[in-house]
Amino acid sequence: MIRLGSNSPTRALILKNFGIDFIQNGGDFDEDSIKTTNPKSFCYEATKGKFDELYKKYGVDDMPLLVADSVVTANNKLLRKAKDEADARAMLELQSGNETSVITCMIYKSKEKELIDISITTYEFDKFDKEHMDEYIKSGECFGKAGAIMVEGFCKPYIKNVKGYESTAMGLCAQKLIAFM
Ligand SMILES: Nc1nc2c(ncn2[C@H]2C[C@H](O)[C@@H](COP(=O)(O)OP(=O)(O)OP(=O)(O)O)O2)c(=O)[nH]1
Repeated sequence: MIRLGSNSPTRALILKNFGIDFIQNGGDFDEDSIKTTNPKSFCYEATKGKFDELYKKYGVDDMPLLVADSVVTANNKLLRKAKDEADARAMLELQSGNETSVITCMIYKSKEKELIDISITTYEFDKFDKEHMDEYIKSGECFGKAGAIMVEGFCKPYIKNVKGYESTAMGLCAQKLIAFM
């Protein structure tokens, strides 16, 4: 059993799909406190901030702690979660017909060992269909997700090429976690 230090329904789904038993306790780390706009540095600092908060609160004596953060980058821009429909549209238009990378950092710590991992999955997307994109934005599914994308949902039909794990792109590199645990 591990503690998933996250509010993310997607991260919970990933652990469930990979058969990892967990309880879920999210934190309140303020990612707006991070100054860097370098995507990888931002992702690491967010993960470290989440870890420090939850390690202080729960420790790892009763079970290992897992936290993570994901950001998206396209044209070297840092894309976090969309604030509103206009933000989501701008993020999606930037990624339409473009190359997009999802960077996921995770920290796993048990009494015996610790993993800090930064994994990247890169997609080459076809141009997004405008009507489909409008529907997706209106559905609200674009919110709460880095870069406003859903690689297993909205983006799936547009994937021309992918390098890396889908789990990484969804928020937790499960394959590396399982290999390490
Ligand atoms: N379903 C889905 N979710 C995605 C995808 N890409 C990223 N996400 C989700 C995973 C995370 O919940 C969210 C990225 O935001 P954060 O890493 O800040 O995590 P979040 O604030 O959701 O939860 P946490 O900080 O762990 O409590 O986006 C995707 O392609 N599909």
